[in-house]
Amino acid sequence: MSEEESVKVAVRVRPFNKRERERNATLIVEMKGPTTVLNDPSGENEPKRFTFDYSYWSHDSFKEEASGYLAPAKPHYADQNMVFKDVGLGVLANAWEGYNCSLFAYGQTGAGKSWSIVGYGPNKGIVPLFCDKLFVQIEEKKSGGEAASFEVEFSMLEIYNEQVRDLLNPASKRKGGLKVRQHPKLGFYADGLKTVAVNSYQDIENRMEEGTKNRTVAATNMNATSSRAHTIVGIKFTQKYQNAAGQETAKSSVINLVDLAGSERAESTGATGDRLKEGAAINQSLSSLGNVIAALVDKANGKQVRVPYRDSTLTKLLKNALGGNSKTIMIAAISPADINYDETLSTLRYADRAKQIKTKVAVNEDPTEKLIRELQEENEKLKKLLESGGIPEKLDDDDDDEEDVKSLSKDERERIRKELEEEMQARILASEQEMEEMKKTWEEKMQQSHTGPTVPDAGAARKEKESTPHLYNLNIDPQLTGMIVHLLKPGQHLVGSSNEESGETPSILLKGLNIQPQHAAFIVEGDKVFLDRCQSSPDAKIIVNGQPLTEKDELEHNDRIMFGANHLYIFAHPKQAGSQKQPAMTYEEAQAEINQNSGFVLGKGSLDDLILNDDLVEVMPAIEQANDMSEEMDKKVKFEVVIVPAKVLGIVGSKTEVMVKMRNVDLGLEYLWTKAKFMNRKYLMDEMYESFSDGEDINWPDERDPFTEPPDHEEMIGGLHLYLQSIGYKIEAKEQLDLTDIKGIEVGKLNVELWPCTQTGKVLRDEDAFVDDPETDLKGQPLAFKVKILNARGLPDRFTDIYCKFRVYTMEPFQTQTIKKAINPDFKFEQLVSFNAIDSQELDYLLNGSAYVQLFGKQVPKKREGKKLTTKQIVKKSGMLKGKDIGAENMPKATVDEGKVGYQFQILTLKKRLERLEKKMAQMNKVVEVAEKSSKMRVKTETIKTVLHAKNPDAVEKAIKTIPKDKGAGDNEGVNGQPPSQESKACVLL
Ligand SMILES: Nc1ncnc2c1ncn2[C@@H]1O[C@H](COP(=O)(O)OP(=O)(O)OP(=O)(O)O)[C@@H](O)[C@H]1O
Repeated sequence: MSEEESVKVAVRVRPFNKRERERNATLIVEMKGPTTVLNDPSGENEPKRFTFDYSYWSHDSFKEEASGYLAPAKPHYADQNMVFKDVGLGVLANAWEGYNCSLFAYGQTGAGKSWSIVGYGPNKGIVPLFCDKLFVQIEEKKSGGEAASFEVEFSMLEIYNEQVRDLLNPASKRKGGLKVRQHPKLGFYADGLKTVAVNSYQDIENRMEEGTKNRTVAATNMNATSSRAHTIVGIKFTQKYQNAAGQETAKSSVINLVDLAGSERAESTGATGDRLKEGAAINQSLSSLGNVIAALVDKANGKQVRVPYRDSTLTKLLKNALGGNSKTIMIAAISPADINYDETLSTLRYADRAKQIKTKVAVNEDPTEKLIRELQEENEKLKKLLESGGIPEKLDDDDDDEEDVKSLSKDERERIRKELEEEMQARILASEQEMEEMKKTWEEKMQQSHTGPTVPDAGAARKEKESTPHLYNLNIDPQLTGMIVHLLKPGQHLVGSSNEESGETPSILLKGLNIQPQHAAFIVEGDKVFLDRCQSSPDAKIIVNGQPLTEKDELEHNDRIMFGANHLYIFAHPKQAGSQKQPAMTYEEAQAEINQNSGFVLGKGSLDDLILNDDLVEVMPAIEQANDMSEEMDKKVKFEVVIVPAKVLGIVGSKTEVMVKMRNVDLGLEYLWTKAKFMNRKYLMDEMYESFSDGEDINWPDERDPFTEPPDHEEMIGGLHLYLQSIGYKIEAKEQLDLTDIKGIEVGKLNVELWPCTQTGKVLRDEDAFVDDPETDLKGQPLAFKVKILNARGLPDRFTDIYCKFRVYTMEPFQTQTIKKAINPDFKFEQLVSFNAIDSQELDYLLNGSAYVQLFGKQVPKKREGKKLTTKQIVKKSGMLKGKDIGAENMPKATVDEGKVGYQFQILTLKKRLERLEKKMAQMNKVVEVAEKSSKMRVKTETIKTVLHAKNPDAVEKAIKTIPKDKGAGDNEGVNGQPPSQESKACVLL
């Protein structure tokens, strides 16, 4: 018997984080009862309203207790207990009834998913509280004399890069991770996933800690970005008892607690527009989840649609949770800040969609015998199919996943047949294992789970730390900080990757980029702890408090230590802790310290500086790692940071940006990547490096290789600002201007001209066009001018297919023709630009603004000469030093001298204006001269106007000639003291 049930959705808003506070973020979320309101900080859109099953206000109105627990100061604050009472207890009740349950947290990185699901320190999240309560209730049942037996099994896995990693059994790591298979009775499962029997909360806590530690080690060794991983904690709760008929019956519930990867949208991760389609690769699981939800919503609304569970690892494993037999709850974690408006809106929309999904829930309660019989029958069927060697018409029992086997080619059918054969063998094995498990007694299961290496007792380890000097790790994900601890007891502790040759295994075993077999050594003498280099690795990278370690150094409490490219630790000395007032640094602070010592010293005052600092903290270590990977895998690529002022990019409204220059050191090609594009590429580089470390072939085709850019990729050669002030006075301008690249280095010259003209494009020569006072003479008038881009001179010779692009005001960009390979391309380009009736904003733009002109081209690879060198050798030869070569020289000091170009134009315009005014003065002098000669005291204003605004010299002459004949000037009237006549009012006394 199954019943339909809607997915329940909760939304939770967290306090401002440090980053948001520093940026003076404003609160844009309101909660009123079940309604959540999101206000658009730009005011452009109406506030968005959403209604969910639960709304949790955890933004403010709390007080921190001595234990660190955040408790309500006002009743509307939702603390961890409140969330657990609503959500966790509901899941628990369902588990007792024998329903499968799923709880997943969705939201952008740092929105508070882990806070709700796992929790931090004393603020325990749903998973620990759930597990704790489960065992409390089991004990209560047992002591109440319940005849049933209770079994709890625990598993923990991570999906990273579509691969499944067993967090309880990292040693099982195989190529490509655990395989996800589908079983007709058991559904999708990760083949070989370790499931352990647990019989106390402490047991689960230890396992969770072990799993998180394994996750941290793997993430650090592989430079993995943990926010891109999905973690699934699985708990299987089984109650066994005898039913009325005396049969042994199992009532079971599978509970999935899912902490999803950060939900950043493709646009904001820079995944759009890159040929590598990182968006698809990186968040394949998350975007598939979106598609599955959309399809399930359609289905709930009566549409016939296929639900694409098979498109990703995550959706396969969550199939039951989403569309099958499971009571499902989603927690949407959101930031309260205006700066995250887009992401928050997207999260709330996602949640809004999810609440429409309906699952079919049923109690899992059957006699064990029946379950075993069904599995046996299934196996018989599978064995028969295997013997027949054919492919079934349907690949599995699920209508949603039906594939059209008939339409496949012979080869494809053969491939599928082989895969199916393997799949069926695995299914048979899974059924057999499941049957075995069912037959096992609980005692046997417990014994099995507790053989092998003992799981460290998290509590005992914490105690030992309190009295022993130790190192603990820093990670960009606060959840993973402090997970790795190395105790430093008296004696010597070698740090390094394992060294098979010498047979010496370092006691602090590190893996990954740039870690030497013997990297460093800690020497503990009494209360003193020293760090030293190893003689065998003089080049090993060791940084202490931001500075390279040069000699044996005595460490102090809270010192920061970096080994290789990504192992960052804090040294803690409990005996010194009391005398230290400063708290230990965070990951961000320790990384900023390293950046500063690499030459990146940014101010701390402005908002822009803060954003730049944050970006650098994210990018710099990644660049260092990317360069190390490039050297190790010999990818012939070198990366460096560039700080690019927005003006140089020609993007209106944007700020200074951290970008990354990718240089192919072999072919002499350079590409500029946005930070987001680099970070996405970095994720793929890590994937490649992992394959490389596993000894796999990394000869990937270019379209998959994150270290390449296709040869036809366009790059900006240089740019300049073309000031339009002269046009505001209708004066022409002809100039040769400096073209500069993003670092402000001159890369050539551009010859440009600006010509005032009529709306039809007729050029207006100086004399007849000049405008003295643009405010009065141009406003409301039509205005047109021509931009001529004649040619560029002295460009770098690696470019071909060169063209110029520019944008005037808000118009669509204009583009010249493309010139094939040339260092001096002639564009001979002319563009008429016109305004119908100039308004104040347009006039302001003309008088003070500029058109940004950019030159683009494609790069031609350099011909390789002589011996082939490795990346390392080329980098060394070209003098790019390690560590400090990631772009400190690219601080915005050498950027384009905006002022220079601007003044050049202003001076030019001023000169011309002066010329025109002098000309007018000369004409007026002539008027005076003629009037004097003809003894005229007064000249008609009309004549003067004609002279001042004459369109050509002929008109001036003509007007002057009228002066002597000027009959109505009334020369003497004013002199006689008589009131001037009507006509004489329009005269000027000379
Ligand atoms: N309700 C809350 N109260 C107080 N602090 C919170 C709350 N939610 C989150 N935080 C803090 O915000 C930070 C980010 O939270 P958390 O690690 O839970 O985010 P996340 O969404 O899981 O991020 P990621 O995707 O990186 O795993 C943490 O330092 C955490 O302590």
